[in-house]
Amino acid sequence: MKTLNDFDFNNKKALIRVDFNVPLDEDFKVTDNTRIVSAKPTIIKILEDGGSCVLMSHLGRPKGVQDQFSLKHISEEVSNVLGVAVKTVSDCVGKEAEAAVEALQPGEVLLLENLRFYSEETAGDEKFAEQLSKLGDIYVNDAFGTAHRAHASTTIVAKFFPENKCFGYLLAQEIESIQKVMETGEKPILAVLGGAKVSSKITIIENILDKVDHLIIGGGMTFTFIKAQGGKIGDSICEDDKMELALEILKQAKAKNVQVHLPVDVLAANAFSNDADTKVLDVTEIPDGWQGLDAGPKSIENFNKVVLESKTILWNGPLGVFELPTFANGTIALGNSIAEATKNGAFSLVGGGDSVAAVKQFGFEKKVSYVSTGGGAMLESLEGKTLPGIAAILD
Ligand SMILES: Nc1ncnc2c1ncn2[C@@H]1O[C@H](COP(=O)(O)OP(=O)(O)OP(=O)(O)O)[C@@H](O)[C@H]1O
Ligand SMILES: O=C(O)[C@H](O)COP(=O)(O)O
Repeated sequence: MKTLNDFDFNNKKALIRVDFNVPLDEDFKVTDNTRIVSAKPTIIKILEDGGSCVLMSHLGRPKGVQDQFSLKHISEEVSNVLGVAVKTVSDCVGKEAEAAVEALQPGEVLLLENLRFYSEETAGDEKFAEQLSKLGDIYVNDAFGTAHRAHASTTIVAKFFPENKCFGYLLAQEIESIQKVMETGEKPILAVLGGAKVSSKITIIENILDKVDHLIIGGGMTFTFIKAQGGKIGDSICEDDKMELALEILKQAKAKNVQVHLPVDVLAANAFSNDADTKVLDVTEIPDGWQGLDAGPKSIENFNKVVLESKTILWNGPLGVFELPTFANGTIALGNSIAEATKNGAFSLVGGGDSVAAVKQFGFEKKVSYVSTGGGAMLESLEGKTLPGIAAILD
């Protein structure tokens, strides 16, 4: 398999699938440009080789052509991040797009219009992929965030470039980070899984039980495990139909020699509100009318010890309702512990939508080893799935 560095892009046009599905405010200004910044090294390498870049992406989930999802809204931000003028075109296939690519000179960047203005994109339509394939000499996939979608631009198009396809630097780095945790990680390996529900994490838990030495379970998931073991959880969030599964997971963990760490205490509240009355309670002794919304001080201390003893750390999902400042302490404390472990030489990977949001909000982004740009793509990777966008390049 060829890497980006195996290609000389001099006088070549690179067709690059990026994931510029970035958040916009009501004035269509980009509010988080991480995904654009992350794609920059690949684009710059190609321009420095003397090539040109044809960037293709989706934005949102439009139904047909909808102006609010036009990529023209982000072209200025892309240009600012790259430090290069960015040309735009009002289509992503067909005569107009082809003419714009034809006119592109070495050192220039063209941003195509939103791929999802065509339903053929998400349908993985082969003819549409073939039309896209006319827009470049070499296909580069750097869209990790969309690598779990078998869409025309992420997967199908690769077959039209049998010899001329590769991952961009970002996608290669994402794959390497996951491998560092799931395959080559230095022991002891720890996974911290938080977030709201057990049901959305089951496959991940089952997959990682074969890889990790320690598993911290926190956040809303906690209470399904505690109730299943006979604890009183009051009004805390719980999935009753997953209690048997929770017990099964604990059994499997024991059989596989994985140490599971659950909170022993919680910060409970008498309402789901930042201004609610709060008290620290034993996690198995929460009375009706109260709900656990964050890890308690003893739990935080226990988790800190496990984190500091680990050499490889995966973090997915917050430890509490971090969006409300009253219940953000557990998540902040965990971030601090992971930052300290990282400083001491551990490898730490943060992935998943809400944990990445928490890491950014509390300023841990530069203090962990790697923050993934993928939400769903990261979760599916942790479930052990081979992502179609990755498989299409490896093929
Ligand atoms: N004790 C709790 N009670 C209720 N909700 C909680 C609790 N702890 C955490 N949460 C909520 O869980 C949500 C995050 O859950 P989710 O499973 O989506 O996390 P994630 O894995 O980081 O994100 P994603 O699934 O998007 O990758 C947050 O909105 C947070 O408020
Ligand atoms: O933001 C994401 O997770 C990716 O861009 C994929 O978007 P999608 O869930 O609409 O396919």
